[in-house]
Amino acid sequence: MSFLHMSGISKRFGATVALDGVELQVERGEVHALVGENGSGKSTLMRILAGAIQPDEGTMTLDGKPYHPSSPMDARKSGIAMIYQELALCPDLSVTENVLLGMEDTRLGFVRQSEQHERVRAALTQLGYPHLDLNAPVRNLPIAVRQIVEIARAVALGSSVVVLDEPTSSLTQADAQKLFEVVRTLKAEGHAIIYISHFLDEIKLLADRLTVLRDGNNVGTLPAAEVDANGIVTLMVGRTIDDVYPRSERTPGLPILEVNELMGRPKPDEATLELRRGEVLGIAGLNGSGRTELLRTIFGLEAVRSGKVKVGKFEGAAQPHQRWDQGLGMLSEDRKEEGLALTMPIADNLTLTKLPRIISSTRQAADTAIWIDKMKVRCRGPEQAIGELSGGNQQKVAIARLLYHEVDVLLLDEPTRGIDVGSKEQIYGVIDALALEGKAVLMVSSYLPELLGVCDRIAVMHKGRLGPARPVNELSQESIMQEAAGA
Ligand SMILES: Nc1ncnc2c1ncn2[C@@H]1O[C@H](COP(=O)(O)OP(=O)(O)OP(=O)(O)O)[C@@H](O)[C@H]1O
Repeated sequence: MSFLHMSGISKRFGATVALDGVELQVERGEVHALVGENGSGKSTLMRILAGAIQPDEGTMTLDGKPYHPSSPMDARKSGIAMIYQELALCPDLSVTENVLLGMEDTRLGFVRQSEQHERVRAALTQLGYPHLDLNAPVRNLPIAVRQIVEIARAVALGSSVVVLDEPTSSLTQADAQKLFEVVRTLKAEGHAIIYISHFLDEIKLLADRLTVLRDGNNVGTLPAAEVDANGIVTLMVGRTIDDVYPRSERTPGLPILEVNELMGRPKPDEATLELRRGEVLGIAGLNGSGRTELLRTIFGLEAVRSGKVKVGKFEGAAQPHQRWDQGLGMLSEDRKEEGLALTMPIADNLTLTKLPRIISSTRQAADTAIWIDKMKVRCRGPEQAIGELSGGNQQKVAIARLLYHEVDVLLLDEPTRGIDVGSKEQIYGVIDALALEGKAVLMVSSYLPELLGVCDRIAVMHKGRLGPARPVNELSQESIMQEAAGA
């Protein structure tokens, strides 16, 4: 009998069948990848495991005993640790306080501070981070280290099953490598690890076995060594994908966005770039290098300290709504905070900023249906609240909104974060088509194969300064990483 066994798990949300009799078996000392297209049911299955929602049907056993958690707390006590993309740490508390959060009353009773530190230090040492400042507020730590703190919490709690939900989507390559080491350590120590990722190369690298979900069904569980990335894609989407990065022959036209010695508050310190019609320009760089701030300053979301932004014939600083009017649109990295209104229907989210040009509700529904189809958004229809969609499908609506507004220049911040391979291919196709139409794209991404595959030129940001844009055929992942690290 498997250490964790989820059997015949079904779950409906109204008319949506999210899971339809799913089987998942995970062993101790195993990294088990869970893959599937956006909306295939991965998060729902994990929320059931974590006690956040109850299945309509099915049973679970953990270590040979029946397991049916009534709440997330109950699941945690049973040894299930969830590490979500949006980390669940308290930013103002210290590392120690975060690791021990929720544990004092349940396991330790009254614990002296020195003992607490010891416990936390032991967990972090085990993970290869013996020197972390335990008193530092978590807010001051980079995202990669915060994630380690959260994993340390799982270790300190004695969790046997650790679920990592797209853990590398906000990490640089170097930080991802460190995380892989941590995952290997957890595995060596006998944890059962469930690893959700849209990056198939990671899965090939880390996983012992993988389970593929499609439309709420388990379409296969197999050893990772027995299947290559193309094989995984075929299982996921039911077809092969030959060329993920379509790129037509492009001829850049006139400049449409000119940025001159731009300084923002607090970043960038200096950025100069020229984007032409029909061109896709990529911005690479480490987290915190100022890439997002660059886009935000261009778009008018952050103040300009000095320098110039020229959009077409418009010169000078402007507010975001003026930028929209000038034909500049932005896809925010943080779709939940500033991209989408989660309680509102897809239709309103898609068409919202097109106001004040009022459109009829019939037209709105028809337009929305077109985009749902174009972007293959998995939903019940234009009226469904966006908060009910899977993460990847929400991102697709955010992109569709930008396209719907027919802007000339698109500023895209991590456009494919959390998006499955099939949908990524679609989005790359859309970017290519936009460039062919004479629109221009400025795109920030941490995923270098994507930048190299999609862009015409790439510029690297290092500590707030933007380097020169170079044609992609003069660049490689290694050369970009060196420049990003300031080597
Ligand atoms: N609270 C909810 N209300 C209505 N439908 C829901 C709810 N939660 C999930 N769903 C639906 O269940 C299906 C499965 O979604 P789920 O979030 O599990 O997918 P996923 O595989 O995790 O996708 P992604 O890769 O995009 O994160 C989707 O069709 C989604 O719209």
